[in-house]
Amino acid sequence: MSAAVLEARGLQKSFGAVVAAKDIDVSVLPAARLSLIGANGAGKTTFVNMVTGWLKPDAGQVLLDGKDITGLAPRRITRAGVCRSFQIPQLCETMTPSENLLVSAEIATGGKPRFFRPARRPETLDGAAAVLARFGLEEYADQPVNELPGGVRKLIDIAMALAVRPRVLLLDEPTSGVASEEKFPLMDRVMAALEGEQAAVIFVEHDMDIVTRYADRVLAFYSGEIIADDAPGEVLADSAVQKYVTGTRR
Ligand SMILES: Nc1ncnc2c1ncn2[C@@H]1O[C@H](COP(=O)(O)OP(=O)(O)OP(=O)(O)O)[C@@H](O)[C@H]1O
Repeated sequence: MSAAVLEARGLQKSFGAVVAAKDIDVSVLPAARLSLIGANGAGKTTFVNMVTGWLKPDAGQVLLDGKDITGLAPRRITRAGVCRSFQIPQLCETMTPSENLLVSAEIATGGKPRFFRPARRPETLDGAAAVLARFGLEEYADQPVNELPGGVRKLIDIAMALAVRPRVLLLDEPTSGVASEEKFPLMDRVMAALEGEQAAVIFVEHDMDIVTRYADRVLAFYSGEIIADDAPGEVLADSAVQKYVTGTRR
């Protein structure tokens, strides 16, 4: 069996009386396509935030390739190889996709991200252009981000995370706020861009059609716990998941 790229061991997090993570254990293999599902408030984002350093767990460990990264600052975790996109894309609105990508590509090639001086190193420039091409975004390369449609902004946010060449890529609701007819094309582009990469992908998703089509494994969260962990078909057929997550059973 191959070694896990990411492991969460006994992660716990409470906010006052609310237990958002109750002893979470997860082991993720390289190149996994793992979806996190659960009703609002189930603990999915808390898990993502603990893995990416945005929240310090009260207890437990996060290991990347066996190394403890628990509680490191988000930028150090990014450099270590765990990157994320957000529910609402975090982009420099007045910059173009190319300029946004240059910041990520600079990090990927070991340089310092610079917002006010253009990147000049050839490997940075090539890296940014290559990532834009992989996502089929060349036509938008030179327009300010704030003039672009929602789906394209989502893709740029994900492209920025991928430009860092992560070992683990976490996508928080990649299709939220995207028109239903654009969801499949958006995910198709993301998965095509990831082809050939060994990055494990963990995505939070509320749309079960997307989960079924793009995940090879699903974790169902309920009240800070994982109540099912299996292939999509098995998880969606689980009676507790149907009761507490999908609402298809009373
Ligand atoms: N910073 C915070 N302060 C207080 N409570 C929080 C905080 N972050 C999360 N919570 C609470 O922890 C619980 C889990 O929240 P979390 O955001 O992880 O759920 P989620 O499954 O991601 O939900 P959603 O699908 O709505 O994004 C909820 O009860 C939420 O209100």
